[in-house]
Amino acid sequence: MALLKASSFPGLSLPAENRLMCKRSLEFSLCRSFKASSESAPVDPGVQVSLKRAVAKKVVELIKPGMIVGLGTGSTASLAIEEMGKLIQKGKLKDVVGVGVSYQSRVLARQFGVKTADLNDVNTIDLAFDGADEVDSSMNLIKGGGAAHTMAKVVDTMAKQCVVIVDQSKIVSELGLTFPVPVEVLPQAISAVLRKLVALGGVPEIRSALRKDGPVITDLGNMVVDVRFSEAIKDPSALEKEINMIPGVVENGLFIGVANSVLVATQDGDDIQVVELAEFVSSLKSAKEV
Ligand SMILES: O=C[C@H](O)[C@H](O)[C@H](O)COP(=O)(O)O
Repeated sequence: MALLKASSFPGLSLPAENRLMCKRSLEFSLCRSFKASSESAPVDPGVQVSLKRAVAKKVVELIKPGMIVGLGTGSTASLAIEEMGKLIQKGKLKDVVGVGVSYQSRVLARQFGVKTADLNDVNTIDLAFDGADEVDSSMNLIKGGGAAHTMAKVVDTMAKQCVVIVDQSKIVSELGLTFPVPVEVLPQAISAVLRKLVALGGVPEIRSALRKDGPVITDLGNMVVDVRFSEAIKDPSALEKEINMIPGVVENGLFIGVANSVLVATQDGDDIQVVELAEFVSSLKSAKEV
């Protein structure tokens, strides 16, 4: 499948410093297993599913009867929707309503027997759970691997409590080294936005669809540009704002100060545990000191 090259747009030649990054960028495949590298030990793909299931089971324990729940998207959040459905079916969780951040999460909710509401029909979200592509030790995130970060940001920031659920492969010391920043862009403005992203020092790549020629089109009808930077993101909060200031950008995948807590599923030998991010980070530090 031919990749959509940002450089085929008018006036978009990458400066030398950005160009250094091109090779890495073109090598970036949209395969979700790309996210494997992290600060902690690599996770075997078979074990990773068990870790995701463990953290999914843990987060649904926080849901109380009568809550309006933001349903995140991606493989980890999907498992949590499934676990939530199981509790509802068993009669252990009554009168909960889910607000999906994506088409996928809404469909899964219906499939697993979770009642859903439109975001515009609720005035609050009691608790939102969601996955992430990268998490730093300050609970800042990169999201958007599933191209749903715009609605995720609306729902997650609206929630009284936003709980991020990840396996240990997602924890990084600095954002942006392993995962690019996804940016949702109005198709009519794609060329102008690409030039601005290059001016910010990025190497943008339009996300290509799988099993369909052409770009990924989001649930909201827009395109997604994955932007790599030559170094780790030193000031994620400033970059989040700078990208969103570009006319034509709908939203970017930097989630700064959105998460209230992060649950991390970890593996220690045959043992799987779910811990808070702070505990996980301190155990990593101790392990490095040994
Ligand atoms: O847009 C997608 C979301 O940000 C996902 O939560 C993120 O990509 C993590 O997905 P997964 O749990 O499949 O790794």
